[in-house]
Amino acid sequence: MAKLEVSNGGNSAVSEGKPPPLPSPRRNSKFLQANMRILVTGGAGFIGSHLVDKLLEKETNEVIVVDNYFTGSKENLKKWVEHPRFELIRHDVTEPLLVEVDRIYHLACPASPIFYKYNPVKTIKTNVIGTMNILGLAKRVGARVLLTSTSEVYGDPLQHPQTEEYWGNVNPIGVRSCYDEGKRVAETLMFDYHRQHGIEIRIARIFNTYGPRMNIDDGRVVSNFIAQAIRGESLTIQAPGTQTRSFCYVSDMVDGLIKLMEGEVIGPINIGNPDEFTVLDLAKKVKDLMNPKVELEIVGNTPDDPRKRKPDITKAKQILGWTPKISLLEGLPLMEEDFRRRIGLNKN
Ligand SMILES: O=c1ccn([C@@H]2O[C@H](COP(=O)(O)OP(=O)(O)O[C@H]3OC[C@@H](O)[C@H](O)[C@H]3O)[C@@H](O)[C@H]2O)c(=O)[nH]1
Repeated sequence: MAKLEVSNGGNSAVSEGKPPPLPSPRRNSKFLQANMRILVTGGAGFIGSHLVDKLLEKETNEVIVVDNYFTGSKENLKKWVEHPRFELIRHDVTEPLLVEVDRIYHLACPASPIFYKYNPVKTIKTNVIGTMNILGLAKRVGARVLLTSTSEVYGDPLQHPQTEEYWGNVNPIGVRSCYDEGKRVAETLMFDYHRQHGIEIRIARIFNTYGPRMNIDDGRVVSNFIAQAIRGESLTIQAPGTQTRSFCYVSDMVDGLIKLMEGEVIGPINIGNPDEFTVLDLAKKVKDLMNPKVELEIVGNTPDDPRKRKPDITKAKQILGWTPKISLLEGLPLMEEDFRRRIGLNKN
């Protein structure tokens, strides 16, 4: 049984929880090695669709995606649509779902601040009711479930870099709370279902991630800067520009999620690239690489914007044997290529 890592203020307790619900008898079939059936909620989204690509590379995996297409798109999965080991369901996780699966990657939730703030009540319902529905499903079918939580559970952190033991500095009534408090409750539900019902859980705390297939008008900083550089518009640096983030390329993120799911440790575990940049540094890099003619423009910001963020990934390295491989300077051109193709402009 998996080890239980508990963030209890510094001591990493290891204990044995209640035994998990029995998996489907298919898993123990003597004569036929059944395929692994994997559900990916939010699988039509940016990280979700890359995860699906990776999972389907393995011939013994079958993947079911559920997505409500609020931010995800069928376009991201078009190469799999007719594939015999793939199934796509339009479904909103705030409604119950019954599918026979062995693994659940629970990603469903808008992740860009402008999208999760658009309908904050829906965002918190997705995190709370959606996660309860997914845990109920895991209990019913004996599946292991991985939640993609977020670095936003650390809020505007007073500890730097952030370790998993840090409890965070989060405003419960701010405009970001629907997302960061929502994900905190989702983590609580995961642990309560684990302790009370023995559900096999994994929790990843995802730090800022970028790469091809981000929505062009997603609103997050890397996609905004690249789209602006390609369109010849000013790069909008939200004041003061000295705030920091640490950017992880999407293929590294997906590798980390799969390692966590198939490993022995519950987490929570930070998955992110610890190379830290100010927003101003990032703007200068994008300008130099993609369009030296564009201006850098300082624009307004919201008061709740975290001033710094960088993961401590000691646990991911030691426990999962995971370390990010793609640097920002390697990843930005890969994303630029995808954005130029989709925006429909050539470099010159
Ligand atoms: O055009 C822009 C957009 C954003 N920014 C700044 O860039 C920084 C990063 O902003 P983003 O919107 O990309 O992402 P945030 O770090 O605020 O939130 C993200 O955190 C981690 C994940 O869970 C989510 O993807 C998302 O909530 C912020 O300081 C923001 O003010 C700009 O300077 N210009």
